[in-house]
Amino acid sequence: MTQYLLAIDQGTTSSRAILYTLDMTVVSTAQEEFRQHFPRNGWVEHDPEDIWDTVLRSCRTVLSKNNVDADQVSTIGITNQRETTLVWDRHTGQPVYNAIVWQDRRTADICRQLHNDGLEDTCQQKTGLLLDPYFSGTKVKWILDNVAGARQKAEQGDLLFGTVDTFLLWRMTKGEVHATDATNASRTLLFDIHNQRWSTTMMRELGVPASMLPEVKDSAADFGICAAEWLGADIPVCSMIGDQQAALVGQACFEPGMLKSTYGTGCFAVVNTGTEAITSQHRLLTTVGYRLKGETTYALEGSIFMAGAIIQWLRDGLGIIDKADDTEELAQSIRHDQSEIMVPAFTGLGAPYWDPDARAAIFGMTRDTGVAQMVAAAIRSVAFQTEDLLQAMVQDGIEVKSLRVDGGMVRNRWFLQTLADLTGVSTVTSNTAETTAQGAALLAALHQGHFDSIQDLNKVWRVEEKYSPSIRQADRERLYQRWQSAVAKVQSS
Ligand SMILES: Nc1ncnc2c1ncn2[C@@H]1O[C@H](COP(=O)(O)OP(=O)(O)O)[C@@H](O)[C@H]1O
Ligand SMILES: O=P(O)(O)OC[C@H](O)CO
Repeated sequence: MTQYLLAIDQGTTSSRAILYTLDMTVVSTAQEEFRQHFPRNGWVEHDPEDIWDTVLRSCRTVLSKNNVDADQVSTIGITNQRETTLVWDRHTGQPVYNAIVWQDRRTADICRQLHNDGLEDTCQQKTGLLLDPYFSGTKVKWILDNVAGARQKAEQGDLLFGTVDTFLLWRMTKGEVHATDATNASRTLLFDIHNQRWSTTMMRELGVPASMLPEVKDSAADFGICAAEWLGADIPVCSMIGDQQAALVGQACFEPGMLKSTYGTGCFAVVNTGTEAITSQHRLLTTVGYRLKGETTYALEGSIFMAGAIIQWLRDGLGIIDKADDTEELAQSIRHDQSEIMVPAFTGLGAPYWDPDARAAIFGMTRDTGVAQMVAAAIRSVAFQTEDLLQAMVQDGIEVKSLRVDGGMVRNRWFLQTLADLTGVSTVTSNTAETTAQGAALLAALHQGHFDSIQDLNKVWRVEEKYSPSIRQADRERLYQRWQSAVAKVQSS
């Protein structure tokens, strides 16, 4: 009987299920978008039931459209949007509030207060992170402080916290298992990445009771059984890993210095630093790349909040394009030395600036500025932000030789060439569009012994396309200077 692997990729804007054969050939994909809730300026929420329903439906669809029975599925791997925070009742399984999404900025004041209390250094030393609303810890605190009765219930041990992986696992196992993996834990602001334990200091500072926190496992492990009620047969869940770390695995970045950059809603550049947790001097995040058999591989990460989301804004906010795919042709007519520079600080600036109060701007417009110029400026801004991250990495002592890229934006070849031009580094796409899901599937397969080692993925990873820098160094430097002076103008201090 043919056997399959099922990967679940629960992302910010959609849930996907990808079916693989045991040798990692993609059989088929099912995907469903779901609603984003913006209840106030800077707030972003998901309905937890939408997350669950779209995951379940995607899994059922990918099996049924290929006539695959659940008992032919050897294992499930889960990868997920990280930091997004859920709190639910241990007894009823009901969330006490919507999922607060990683993009949500409502806890900026809590972060400022913790900063004023002098917690910044402790936070960076223990968790590898910075005091920014991006991470889960202040979101949990907000829920406990603002949802009626939540704090009391949490202190009585009645509430559970989880990122999306943990919530899905809890539902799949029908409340049997409350667990996460080290990569997801490393994004919560509550996890000591050096000792690989929940940090009592951070729990105390954020007022989060230990009883709410999930068990932290390796990224490939026995996580529990997805009950037959959901897909038709009991299926073991053998991997859970945050989506950016899954892409690191899916892009076969197993050696120190290897970097992948994913361009979905946001952009996340992650570089493998081996068994050493490097503390950035340039406000990059130290994070867990993956943890296997108790051994932690660390990574440095630069996170940018707006990448493909800028294209969504052009489409849905301004209504000046019909679909994201139109942007490639529009931008092609624009030369690099044209004047518009967009700084997409719609929700502040992420790495390496971490300025939640910065706001977006477009500089250098003329009477010729039209839709094509706006589109080109939007796409270029993603490349400039990547260059910011690469420069920070170089200053932290990391040499980046090539960019392995993935995510929705890499369908745009003008973007890929612009990225190579503005960073001066070759841009490489791989033979699979779904590197994130591939990482989760590989880890689940590895755990079940279908692969001997993580290095086996090198057998399936191949270069698809390569874009080399095509502009002169002097032109690159001149353009980057214009970007930097534009950024300086939008910063809050
Ligand atoms: N041809 C394109 N050119 C530029 N951006 C694109 C293109 N196609 C999709 N995108 C952008 O890619 C993003 C979706 O990528 P995806 O990896 O699915 O995101 P996520 O995992 O964050 O939900 C959207 O923000 C969309 O605007
Ligand atoms: O869902 P994505 O692909 O936008 O990824 C979200 C990140 O994990 C947030 O840190």
